Amino acid sequence: MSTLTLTSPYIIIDFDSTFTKVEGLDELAAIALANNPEREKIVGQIRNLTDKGMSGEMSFAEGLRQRIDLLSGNRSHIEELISFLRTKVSDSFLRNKQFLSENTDQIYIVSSGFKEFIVPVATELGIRADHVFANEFLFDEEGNIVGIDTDNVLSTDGGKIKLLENLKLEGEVYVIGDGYTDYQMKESGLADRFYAFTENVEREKVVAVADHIATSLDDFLFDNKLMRSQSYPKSRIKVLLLENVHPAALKAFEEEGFNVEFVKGALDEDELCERIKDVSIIGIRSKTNITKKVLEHANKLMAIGAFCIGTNQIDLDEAAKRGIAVFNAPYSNTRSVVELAIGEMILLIRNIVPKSNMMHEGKWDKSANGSFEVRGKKLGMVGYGSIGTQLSVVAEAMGMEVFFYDEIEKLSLGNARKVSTLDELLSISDVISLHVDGRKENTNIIGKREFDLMKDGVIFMNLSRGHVVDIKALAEAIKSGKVAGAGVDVFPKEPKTNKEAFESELIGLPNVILTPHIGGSTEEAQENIGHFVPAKLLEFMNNGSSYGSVNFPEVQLPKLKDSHRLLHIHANVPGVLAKLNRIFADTNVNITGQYLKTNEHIGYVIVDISKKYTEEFIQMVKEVDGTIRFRMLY
Ligand SMILES: NC(=O)c1ccc[n+]([C@@H]2O[C@H](COP(=O)([O-])OP(=O)(O)OC[C@H]3O[C@@H](n4cnc5c(N)ncnc54)[C@H](O)[C@@H]3O)[C@@H](O)[C@H]2O)c1
Ligand SMILES: O=C(O)CC[C@@H](O)C(=O)O
Repeated sequence: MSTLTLTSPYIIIDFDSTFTKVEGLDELAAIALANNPEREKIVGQIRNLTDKGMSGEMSFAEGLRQRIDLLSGNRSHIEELISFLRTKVSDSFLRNKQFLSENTDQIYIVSSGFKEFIVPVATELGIRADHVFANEFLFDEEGNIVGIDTDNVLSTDGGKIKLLENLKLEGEVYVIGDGYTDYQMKESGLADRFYAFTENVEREKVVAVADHIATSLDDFLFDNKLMRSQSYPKSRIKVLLLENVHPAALKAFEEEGFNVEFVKGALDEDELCERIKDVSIIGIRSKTNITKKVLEHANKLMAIGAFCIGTNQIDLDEAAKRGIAVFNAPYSNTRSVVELAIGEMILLIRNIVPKSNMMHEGKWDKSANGSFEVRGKKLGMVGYGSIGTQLSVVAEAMGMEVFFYDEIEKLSLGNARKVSTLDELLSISDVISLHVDGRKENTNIIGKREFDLMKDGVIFMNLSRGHVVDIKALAEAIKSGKVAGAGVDVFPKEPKTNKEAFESELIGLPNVILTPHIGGSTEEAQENIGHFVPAKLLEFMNNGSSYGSVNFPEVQLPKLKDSHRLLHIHANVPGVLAKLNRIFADTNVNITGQYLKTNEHIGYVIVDISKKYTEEFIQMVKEVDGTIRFRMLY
């Protein structure tokens, strides 16, 4: 938490949909009407009245009266509501409990909701009970809600204005709320500023009249240079998630308070150039290409998450030169690819695909011709990395003889045997499976010459990257019978969304299994990725740790404790650290920890410093020659 404090203004906070994520009265109705067959309808009517009242479309007092009539609540329902509301306090209010309790004399809740449920929830975060101004219910002897206290000014139209008038606050008064009645306090001249609070709901009519928007309480505190939990409000940081990544990712970023946009498909270069301009974190899978041109438009981008294994779709060097860290999820879907490869090789070597197709046409062809076991056959793998090694172990367990060719020296697992050339591997194998990475140099490593080297009747599989195989040559090899069966999951040109058509020379060829790049698409793998990649990105954003990055100097940092952390990314030229240290010495800034890592493009310096520094010091750090990016965490 920062120690920056100024003289705090009076802060008037709305409760429903601002202090909490929900409307208390709507939730009370949902509880009270739990056993009512008309529940959905009545709760809908109540929500409708709430919305109309909040956006100024109907008299607030009239709306409130109608809502109470529809409610049929009693005291026991209020108890249940309080427990529920405790779980629905807005994230940014929870994060800033310290600010709320340390500035309790300056803060008021002014709400058209009800004290009976507001006081127990708000006081837990440090709000004074006598600073909660809200309506009160009237109960009958059985504890049923029969009306509201009409002597309370908040039950009347313009109630919040009258209340504020009565408070006679001297000094600056700022109002934070999501409703039109909150804005009216500013309109009346009694408040100096109105912040439309949009963390939970964004009411067009309210946002239109607001002089400020607060996307979270941190945003409000940042705007007013007040003590807050986040050095820079996360609600101002935009995260763009493409290609339908697992919802766990959306949840992870939203829970941290980021402003997240979720898109189902991929975007092409031009669309991306436009959309990426205000984005700080982007999440993609294999179909979005982050090219140099895209990066040239990405002025705010700090990190890229590849929600997959492959990162060939990203210009990694260009990203590094711009101080943008890239993370992926190695191993996350390795097992899924291996299982598909095993399944496919069995189906292909048994010639199952044409047999199954014939059955669908009503034809019965019971024969063993052209059907073999995998046991005792030679599996040849090109690429012996994460997938290759795991496939080798499973294939051996099924009695296959495993051979591999890898460009770099690799020790074999189990009885797998290394061969020294690709040509040798191709010429000895009964089943060939490609598991190389997708670097550009691997384009068309398997073409006509390579198919000619293979055994007649070979089974061929590519679940790595599409551009690795010359598809035309594969189609010819299948037609000529050289390849007796093929399993292809990846293609040189793949549709960007499920709506686009798929085109390929392989369509309609016999004993060919075509799958839409789903080798890694299992629920298990996608969920793991949906947790893993956001965790890496959040560590980088919140703590500066770059451990696991595929293009950044890797640093695993301790958690930030009672100090501020300066993250400085610079071109890898000599002398930057010395220049930074000179600034620390000249400005008397005390260093409590320092880390430096470099790679061929950039240097990454992390310095933990005591909290006493000046704006001038920050400016000097930013101006060090070679600085690419600089940020401060606390
Ligand atoms: N189909 C899918 O859904 C899916 C899912 C996951 C991964 N993949 C792809 O599978 C491939 C393998 O993934 P991985 O995790 O095992 O990668 P990896 O980086 O662990 O292994 C790749 C191996 O290939 C070797 N290699 C690279 N080029 C070579 C060449 N020309 N000749 C011989 N060896 C070469 C490397 O040295 C390395 O050992 C990648 O292209 C990845 O993108 C596809
Ligand atoms: O999910 C994807 O789009 C890609 C899956 C796979 O090719 C990977 O690289 O992990």
